[in-house]
Amino acid sequence: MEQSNSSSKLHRNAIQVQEAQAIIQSHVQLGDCEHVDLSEAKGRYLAEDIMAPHPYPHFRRSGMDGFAIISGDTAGSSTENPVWLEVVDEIPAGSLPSVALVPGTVSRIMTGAKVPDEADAVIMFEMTETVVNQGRTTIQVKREIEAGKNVTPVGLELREGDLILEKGTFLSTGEISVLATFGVHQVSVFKRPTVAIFSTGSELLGVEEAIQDGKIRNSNTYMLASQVRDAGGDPIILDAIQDDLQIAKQRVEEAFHFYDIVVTTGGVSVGDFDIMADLVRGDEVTMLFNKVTMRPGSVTTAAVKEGKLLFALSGNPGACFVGFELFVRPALGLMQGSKQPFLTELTAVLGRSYEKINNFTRFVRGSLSIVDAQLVATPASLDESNVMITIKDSDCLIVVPPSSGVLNAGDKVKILRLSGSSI
Ligand SMILES: Nc1nc2c(c(=O)[nH]1)N[C@H]1C(S)=C(S)[C@@H](COP(=O)(O)OP(=O)(O)OC[C@H]3O[C@@H](n4cnc5c(N)ncnc54)[C@H](O)[C@@H]3O)O[C@H]1N2
Ligand code: MOO
Ligand SMILES: [Mg+2]
Repeated sequence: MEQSNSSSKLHRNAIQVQEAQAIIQSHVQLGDCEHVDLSEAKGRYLAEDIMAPHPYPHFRRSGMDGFAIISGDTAGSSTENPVWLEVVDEIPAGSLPSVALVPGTVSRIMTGAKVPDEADAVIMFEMTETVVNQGRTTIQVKREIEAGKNVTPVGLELREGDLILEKGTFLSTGEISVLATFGVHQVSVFKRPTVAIFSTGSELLGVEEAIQDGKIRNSNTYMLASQVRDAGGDPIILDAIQDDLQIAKQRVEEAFHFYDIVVTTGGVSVGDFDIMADLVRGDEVTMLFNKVTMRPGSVTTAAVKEGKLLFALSGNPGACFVGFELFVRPALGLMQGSKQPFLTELTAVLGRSYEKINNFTRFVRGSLSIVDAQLVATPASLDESNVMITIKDSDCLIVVPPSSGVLNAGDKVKILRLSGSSI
């Protein structure tokens, strides 16, 4: 078995998080497009600009069940002095008016139906009284109705040619509704990047296996697969790589052939079996960085091969999680044309003091709440790189720069909101 030479791993040039993100950004290649049915488009990124092919609404539409009227006919009408108007037509939604109105006449009309050209208002059914006498239907109106009442004008929501959705827009409920409205039943979206996920380490058991002394279950792979899915990618969990450099090289090489991105977890530090640290120094890939001034995840490493990215994330669950959120998530977003690939940055006040002093910027797991109309971020009680349990309780990362010293409750802090956050 080929082991790694730990002395070569000691020489690492740590770069800032933003610098590392910029490097990734400059190497990301925009993915291919595909057409999907609108019903499958939720959560995808639009690959084309969508312009309104017609105004919306494209006909003058009644907002109520009632009567289409010429508003001038109601001038001066009141309880004491009501007007009587003759009903000459009935217009269900989906039908067109069949009679041209003249003063003194109205059309029965349903919600969503086209208002006759001669009418300029719709009076609600409940505001009228209908009388049928010798085959003639009339309505009594006891108040003045202003022009435009209950009529939605053409183009109220959108005018023809308006840019409705820009390429790169994340398709969610509102966007799907727009696309359906304009008849886009098949939509061009960016393909989901395929992401090969490898764990490394001989201590790992499958999740279905019974625990054994000195071994742990491979939880990072499932965590990463979930993060990949959440970022719009298609995770492919591959068999764990044992601590053997040659085999690792071969497995990563194969993965590059079949998938768009390779993500590994573990084996990037200075341990004798930390093979990923050596793999990225070899000729097979071009290393982009192998140390970032952050905690957790200082050992986060990235490399590129023929335009495809390799992320070698830490094995420690907390560091693996943060490494994905800061680097892999944005890469997946950019591959899908996202305009906002990075975690949303907000300002919050600290819910509890944070006293750990760091040489590197620390991304502390935290939970968000709103107290007295203020966003409050409370650091997790256990936040070590090797702690897994508080990942589930966190909806933000609190950014603690090395210069900040002790932070007190109530201090303003920068936070990065995690995607599952309900705030
Ligand atoms: N002498 C030093 N030792 C360490 C340093 C250092 O600077 N000098 N850095 C520490 C820090 S910080 C981190 S983070 C870790 C990084 O470790 P690796 O990325 O090399 O990961 P491993 O050694 O493979 O494992 C670390 C830890 O994580 C567990 N692990 C690994 N894979 C998984 C998985 N798929 N699911 C769940 N848990 C996993 C593994 O068992 C170890 O406990 O290095 C420190 N050491
Ligand atoms: O730097 Mo280690 O990478 O998580 O804390
Ligand atoms: Mg290690």
